[in-house]
Parts: sequence; structure tokens; C-alpha cells
Amino acid sequence: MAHELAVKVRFSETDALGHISNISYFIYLEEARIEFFKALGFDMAIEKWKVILASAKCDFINQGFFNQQLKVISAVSKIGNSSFSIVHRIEDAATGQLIAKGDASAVHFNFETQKSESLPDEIRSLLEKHLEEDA
Ligand SMILES: CC(C)(COP(=O)(O)OP(=O)(O)OC[C@H]1O[C@@H](n2cnc3c(N)ncnc32)[C@H](O)[C@@H]1OP(=O)(O)O)[C@@H](O)C(=O)NCCC(=O)NCCSC(=O)c1cc(O)c2ccccc2c1O
Repeated sequence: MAHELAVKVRFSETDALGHISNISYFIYLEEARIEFFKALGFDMAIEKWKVILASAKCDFINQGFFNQQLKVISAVSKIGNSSFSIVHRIEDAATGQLIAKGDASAVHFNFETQKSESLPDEIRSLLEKHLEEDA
């Protein structure tokens, strides 16, 4: 099951060329990721944080512009031993035009020992509910 986040492009998120700045996409993806984790049921209190990001990528497919209404659709695409991956599609909310594609890999991480650990069954089963292997 995919998660959707609505984003309205602010003027400050565009650059001198009039389109959405590459930096802004990473802010949209971060917000989508955090809202997705909340929807998954993760406890997002900082002292209970259990994942760390190993990688984040964004492909810019079409330009986006000030005041455009976007939606960011997120799903789990892979579950490994200690890691999992999330894919995002950023679309124009009215037309469905693909604006950007993102993906990120997160690792189950113990911040006390500073080491990665296997995903516990409880997190694995939350992730499995949102797994779309062909996403
Ligand atoms: C990420 C590391 C902890 C990995 O180190 P480790 O020694 O554990 O590496 P292993 O080789 O044993 O791999 C374990 C596991 O991770 C997968 N993996 C490792 N690197 C990558 C990679 N680059 N891309 C994809 N996957 C990777 C590997 O395949 C293994 O998977 P298995 O499933 O087979 O077990 C370590 O490298 C590290 O600490 N790196 C620094 C991390 C960092 O500083 N990240 C940036 C800051 S965190 C961040 O920005 C962030 C943003 C958010 O918006 C968040 C939102 C919500 C939660 C967390 C967020 C967050 O952390």
C-alpha cells in the first residue's frame, strides 16, 4: 500500500531559472519519508529513532514550477536483513505527469552501540504491509 503526501511548491523552493531547485526535491522526499514512517507506525520520538539513511537519490524527469500542486507517492520496494528501500514518485497532482523519482535505503541502527542490526520482526512486518516489489 503506497503513502501519499501533498506538496504545494513555494516560491523559495524554485531557483533563478524559475523551476524547482534540485535541493527542494530532497526536502520533499524527506518530508514524505518521515510521514510514511509515521504512517507505518514507527515511533518518531528522537530518543526512539531506530533507522539511519544509507543512501538517497533523486532523478529529475520533468521540471516543476512555483505554485504547482504535487503529490509524493512512497512505498517500500525491498526488505533486506538490516536494511530496506523506499521508492518515491513525485507527480503533478492534477495531470499525473511524472516530475521526479526518488529512492532511499535505510538501515536498522542502534544509536547506543552505533552499529546496524537485523530488522526485528515487528518492524519487518510493518514494512511488509507496504511492500510493492515492482514499485
Ligand atoms: C549506513 C551504515 C550504518 C551502514 O554501515 P554498516 O557497517 O552497517 O554496513 P554494512 O555493509 O554492514 O551494511 C548493512 C546493511 O546496509 C546496507 N547498506 C550499507 N550501505 C548502503 C548504501 N550505501 N546503500 C544501500 N544500502 C546500504 C547493506 O546492503 C546492508 O543491508 P542488509 O539488508 O543486507 O543487511 C553506515 O554506512 C553509516 O553509518 N553511514 C552514515 C549514515 C549517515 O550519516 N546518514 C546520513 C544522515 S541520516 C539522515 O539523513 C536521515 C534522514 C531522514 O529523513 C530520516 C528519516 C527517518 C529516519 C531516519 C532518517 C535519517 O537517518
